[in-house]
Amino acid sequence: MTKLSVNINKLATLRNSRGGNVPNLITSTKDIESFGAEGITIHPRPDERHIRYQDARDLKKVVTTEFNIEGNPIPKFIDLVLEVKPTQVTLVPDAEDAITSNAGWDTIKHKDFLVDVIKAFKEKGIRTSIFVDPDAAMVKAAAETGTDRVELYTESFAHGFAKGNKEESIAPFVKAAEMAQQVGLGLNAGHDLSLDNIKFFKEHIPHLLEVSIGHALICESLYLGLENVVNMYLHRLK
Ligand SMILES: CC(=O)[C@@H](O)[C@H](O)COP(=O)(O)O
Ligand SMILES: NCC(=O)COP(=O)(O)O
Repeated sequence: MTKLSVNINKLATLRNSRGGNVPNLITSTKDIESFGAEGITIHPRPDERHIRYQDARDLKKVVTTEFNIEGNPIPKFIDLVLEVKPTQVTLVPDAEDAITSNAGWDTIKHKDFLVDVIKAFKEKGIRTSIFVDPDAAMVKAAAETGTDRVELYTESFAHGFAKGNKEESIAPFVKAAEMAQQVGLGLNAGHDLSLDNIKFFKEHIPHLLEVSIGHALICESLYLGLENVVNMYLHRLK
């Protein structure tokens, strides 16, 4: 069984664009959960361009499924996660000026740092996951940090899939997933997963515990909702 964790960063982007509180993240989160989602993911970035640190605190009070906070473990982020105590923290090595996450951890080079950070989170009962490229060596080394899970960075799969290179793009993920199984790590995945590619990914990656999906899911929701909403306006204008 693979859990769907909905990443609500894009709802916060929309909210922040007008300076008010629409869409309301609290109401949206409750609705998303009531529609069946099994988790809520947020990725507060240092510039708070979408999710604000205060959102993490406010959401913690209402999330009834699995709450996953992603981010680069800079001191400010570590403090926030230790305060909020989500179900899971996903460590992502993103640069401050990155448009979005664009690489996984080098778990060999940064092993000592990851060991320390993971220990601090696990002492507070927070499940840990490390964002990694689909590279069996990185998955293997992740196991030595004490982490519970890894999250496979699926951008290369999504792009290859869109170009029609399905088998070629899934192959490294199959190997990385096998390694995770071998070294006893739980397996998550995310980035650019969508209605188009999720079924193929799921069918080829056994033991997939969780996917976190944001950008495509919110774009698809807007697009698939357009006809309904346009007609609701037309009805009111009659
Ligand atoms: C780790 C990951 O792949 C996602 O969290 C992604 O980075 C979403 O972040 P943005 O919404 O800021 O692009
Ligand atoms: N961990 C990946 C995530 O939360 C969502 O990534 P995306 O679907 O916005 O690319």
